[in-house]
Amino acid sequence: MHFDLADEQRMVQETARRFALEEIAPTLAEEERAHAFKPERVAKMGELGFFGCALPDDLGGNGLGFFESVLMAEQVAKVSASWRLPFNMQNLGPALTVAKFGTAAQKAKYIPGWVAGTQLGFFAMTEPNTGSDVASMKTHAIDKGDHWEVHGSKMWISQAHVGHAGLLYAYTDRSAGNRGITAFIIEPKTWAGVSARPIETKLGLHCAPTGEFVFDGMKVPKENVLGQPGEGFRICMWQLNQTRLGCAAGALGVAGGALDLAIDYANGRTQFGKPIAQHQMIQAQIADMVVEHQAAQMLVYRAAWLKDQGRPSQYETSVAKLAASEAAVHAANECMKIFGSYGYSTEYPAERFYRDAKSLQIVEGTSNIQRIIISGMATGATPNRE
Ligand SMILES: CC(C)(COP(=O)(O)OP(=O)(O)OC[C@H]1O[C@@H](n2cnc3c(N)ncnc32)[C@H](O)[C@@H]1OP(=O)(O)O)[C@@H](O)C(=O)NCCC(=O)NCCSC(=O)CCS(=O)O
Repeated sequence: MHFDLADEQRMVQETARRFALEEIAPTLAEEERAHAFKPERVAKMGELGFFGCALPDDLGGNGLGFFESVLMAEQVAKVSASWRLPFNMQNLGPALTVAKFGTAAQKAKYIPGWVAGTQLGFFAMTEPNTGSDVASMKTHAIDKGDHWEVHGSKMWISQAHVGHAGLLYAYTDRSAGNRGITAFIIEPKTWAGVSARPIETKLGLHCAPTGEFVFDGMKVPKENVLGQPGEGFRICMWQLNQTRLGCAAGALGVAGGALDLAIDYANGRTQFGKPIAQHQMIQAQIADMVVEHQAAQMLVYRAAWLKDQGRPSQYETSVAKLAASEAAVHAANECMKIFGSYGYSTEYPAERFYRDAKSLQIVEGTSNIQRIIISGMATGATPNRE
């Protein structure tokens, strides 16, 4: 075991760091206020190779793995948690899942656009009344012979209303329980029977578009079933195990960003005749943030490494997501406290880190869902899976 990054990994990390500082940071405050999303920036990220990780060469893979994807997502999230989302929506979610379960035709049709960042992706499982309990979804597809007809709705879907093509999970046979859920690849911008609209009431992640879908008889060609009918729940669980790593990397970035910000401020702000970094209580806050950030970093990197080895990683991914999300919220909270009144002001980034961090305890399996997965595997009740 060694803890050094290889030269190429340092280069990848530096590319993402520079991209975030040069292309996102300068206009971020203004874009946050306007809730602005820039699709051209996703394409730029695609051009830089951000979305080709963990894919075979013939499907647009760039020879890098999950580990490098984490390094990049972490650097981007240090500056903006919103702009970490495309790593999941373009690569770890739709592209990887179609690469694993798709037909040759599906791979050829959809993966290049997601990897290039020119076709915006998404994955739709959550509904107004279905969050943690995926199998309780109501959206269903009726077999019409030469196509499927979808009815229902999905909510809290990143890139829904801007998305070109993505994954949809729906029941095709309710009597079969979770074995009656099927995965589809859908194209909501061009197909009839589907509408999408933005959700503008989020606390944070203001530059990451979130929306909902309403399906009113959307026709899905038979060739757009991903995997086999009835395989959708397992595909969904597999997909979440990949995308949760992206969330964990994002959380790591937020924890690191909040820590750097807090240290910088504590060194520059003087009270009682000395920089507040020289006051013991501030030192204790910073020390706790450092420890939690470094522990989370090791856990996230380990989960990524296991995936690159093709080894089961669901256990380690949930451990990483839980630890990193909690570390991010704690770091952002401590950062706000160290900033004092300025931490409570929207003119400084501390409050944004906090608003964004809270999402990471919820998305792609709440912290409690991660605890269910971890305890199930720790006690031997469930096996660790890919
Ligand atoms: C709560 C859960 C963790 C577990 O639910 P269940 O208890 O219902 O399921 P299990 O018994 O564990 O498994 C059922 C079945 O699935 C197979 N499985 C499980 N994991 C995998 C895997 N990684 N790969 C393949 N197969 C897997 C398992 O073997 C069982 O099969 P058999 O019966 O043995 O054949 C789960 O429901 C859960 O994770 N819930 C949380 C859902 C969640 O994260 N929702 C958020 C979605 S993200 C979102 O909506 C917004 C994101 S965005 O930004 O757009």
